[in-house]
Amino acid sequence: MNIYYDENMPYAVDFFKDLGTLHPFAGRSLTADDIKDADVLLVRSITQVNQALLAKNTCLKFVGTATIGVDHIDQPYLASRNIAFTSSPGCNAISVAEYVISCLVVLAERYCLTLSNLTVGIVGAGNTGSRLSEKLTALGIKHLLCDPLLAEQTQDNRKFYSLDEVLKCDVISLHVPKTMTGPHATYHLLNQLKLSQLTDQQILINACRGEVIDNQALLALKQAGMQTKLVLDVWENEPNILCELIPYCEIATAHIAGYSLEGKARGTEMLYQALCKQLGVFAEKQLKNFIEEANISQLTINQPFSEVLLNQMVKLVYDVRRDDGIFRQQISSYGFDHIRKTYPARREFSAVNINITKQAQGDVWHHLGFN
Ligand SMILES: NC(=O)c1ccc[n+]([C@@H]2O[C@H](COP(=O)([O-])OP(=O)(O)OC[C@H]3O[C@@H](n4cnc5c(N)ncnc54)[C@H](O)[C@@H]3O)[C@@H](O)[C@H]2O)c1
Ligand SMILES: O=C(O)[C@H](O)[C@H](O)COP(=O)(O)O
Repeated sequence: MNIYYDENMPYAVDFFKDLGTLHPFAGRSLTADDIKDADVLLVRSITQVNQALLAKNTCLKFVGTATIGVDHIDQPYLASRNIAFTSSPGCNAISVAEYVISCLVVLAERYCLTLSNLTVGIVGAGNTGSRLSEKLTALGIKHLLCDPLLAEQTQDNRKFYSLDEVLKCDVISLHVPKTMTGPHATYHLLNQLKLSQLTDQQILINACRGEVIDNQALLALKQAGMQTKLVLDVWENEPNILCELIPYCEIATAHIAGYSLEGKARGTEMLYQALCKQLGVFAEKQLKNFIEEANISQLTINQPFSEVLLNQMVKLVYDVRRDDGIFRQQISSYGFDHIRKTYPARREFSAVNINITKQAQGDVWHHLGFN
């Protein structure tokens, strides 16, 4: 069995080597000729899986993406050819939530803001929005959820707000899929009209898909003096992004919010489990047996919770300014994809085991995700 997999998929060899012959590929440049004899195709978000890519293959049985987003997959086409498909829901949701927390900590420090005074609007309350909501709850930060699709479901008894209500929050964090059609399509959800309602004091974070914000409209508003603080991890038309937007961002990164080692590796593990199920074999391998210990794996907390301590703890594990710095330094000479491919190690809060002394008390750290 020929298993083709994206070279940017950690632990792929460990997981899949016993299931077939492995063929790594560069996700952006994969062609129909390259995968003529693939039985299994394992991609990440930069590979468009559609009729054109599969035109020369007649043996493909399984496609998997080690990502949450599925907007790069033509699912109706796969179904029409009876090719099984699986994605990796929630695999890097914690990573994105921790990216947002790191951004909040950095911006609070930069602008002397008290985090507990802010209200955060979460647009999209699925896996990622929910992980963020849990962390904000742990920190006592008020937040409002907007998710018209979940609001319609009676089994979800959380309180939901309209987009217009959520767009009035001090911080707006976007966590919706890219959808082009339907009553709740997210393409340019934040268009010129919505963007122009934002005030100079607000913070707008996009770590879902670039196309959810009209980037040209955003640039025009910024050039006209808009002071809303911007955090952009995702951009329209990646990898050929609108670089003129970068200087207007407080934090700018190369679509790496979900790039913790755990987040990426969980995607690989989820594909392994799905492929084993498809093949009818027992999934005996587990990520916890491969993943290495973090550089900082033990910490003692010996003072009560404070926002100063939070700032130190979060930055110790993941300081988003590192990724912002790399992005600004490298984007013009190396390009977007290179920054993503050479992403330096990053771990989730859960990779750190904390020992909380008597004076420190409280389990906010565990609720925040530390082990
Ligand atoms: N930057 C990154 O590295 C990164 C990492 C992971 C995911 N993502 C992106 O983030 C998206 C969300 O991730 P997730 O794990 O929460 O997905 P999810 O499918 O679990 O949740 C998405 C939620 O958005 C809601 N939604 C859809 N349309 C909406 C609208 N118009 N308004 C408000 N809510 C709407 C859905 O009902 C759903 O609950 C993914 O589809 C992916 O594109 C980006
Ligand atoms: O949808 C996702 O899971 C994320 O956007 C993911 O982090 C994208 O990473 P890529 O597949 O482009 O490496």
